[in-house]
Amino acid sequence: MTDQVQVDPVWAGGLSQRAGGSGSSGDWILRDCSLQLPRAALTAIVGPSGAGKTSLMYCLSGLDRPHEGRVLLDGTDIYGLGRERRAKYLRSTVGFVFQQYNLISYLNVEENVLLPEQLAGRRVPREQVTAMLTQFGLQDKRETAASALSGGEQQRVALCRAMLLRPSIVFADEPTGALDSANSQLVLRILRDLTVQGTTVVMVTHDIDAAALADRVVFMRDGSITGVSGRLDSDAILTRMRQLPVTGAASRGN
Ligand SMILES: Nc1ncnc2c1ncn2[C@@H]1O[C@H](COP(=O)(O)OP(=O)(O)OP(=O)(O)O)[C@@H](O)[C@H]1O
Repeated sequence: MTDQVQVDPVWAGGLSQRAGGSGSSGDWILRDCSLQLPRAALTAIVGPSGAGKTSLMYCLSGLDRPHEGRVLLDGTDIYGLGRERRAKYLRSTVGFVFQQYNLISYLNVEENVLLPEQLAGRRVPREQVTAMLTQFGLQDKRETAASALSGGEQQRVALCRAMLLRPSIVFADEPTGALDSANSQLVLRILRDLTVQGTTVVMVTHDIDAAALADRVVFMRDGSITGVSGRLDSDAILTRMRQLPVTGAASRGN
């Protein structure tokens, strides 16, 4: 019999970051941030503009090495890996979705979804692509150029691309930021469905209604995590955001 050790998919300890990246001597933009997130949950990171939400997500997801601190994804210390091994590990573990979709406008839906794998010299079975396009309601758009899609469709293509290799963790930076209400609902429903299937989803959002759908809400201000809660309704999230203490993140010596 083997012991099943339950590992948090996202664990961060003592993350601090300077403007301009880990090697820079810029101002502190993240200060001693620690958190652990449960598997198969939707987490929203909220806070005022400039609070450090995107910076935290970039450090958590391997896009930006922190000046100090550690990040474990599925139990692996990602910044303890060399650059190549980290890239390989992240490719198989993490998916990314951004506000601006990052699609190539003249490529069609299928080509956009497959692009990262093609650039990496890997083939994806056609049935797998078909299954993913169907899951995201894009089966009829397979050969449509990205430039001819609505914003909601483009974001679904970006989600499909992020999920193609079934990553266990998805990081989304303002995934509904450029969408109207109906398309926001659709994208949020897809993110929720992913958690039901076992994926851990972490999103940065200004959208309080989106945050109210999250299982966990991380509150930030001035580069610090000021609180973590379970599910809250929109009013409670707004109230907690207004009550956040000012922590003076930039006060530590430079
Ligand atoms: N590369 C950089 N160089 C200089 N300053 C930076 C850099 N990246 C971020 N900052 C600063 O760090 C702070 C946090 O930025 P960040 O984008 O993480 O905040 P945010 O909470 O995501 O903001 P928003 O909600 O407006 O997107 C801001 O004051 C920002 O100007």
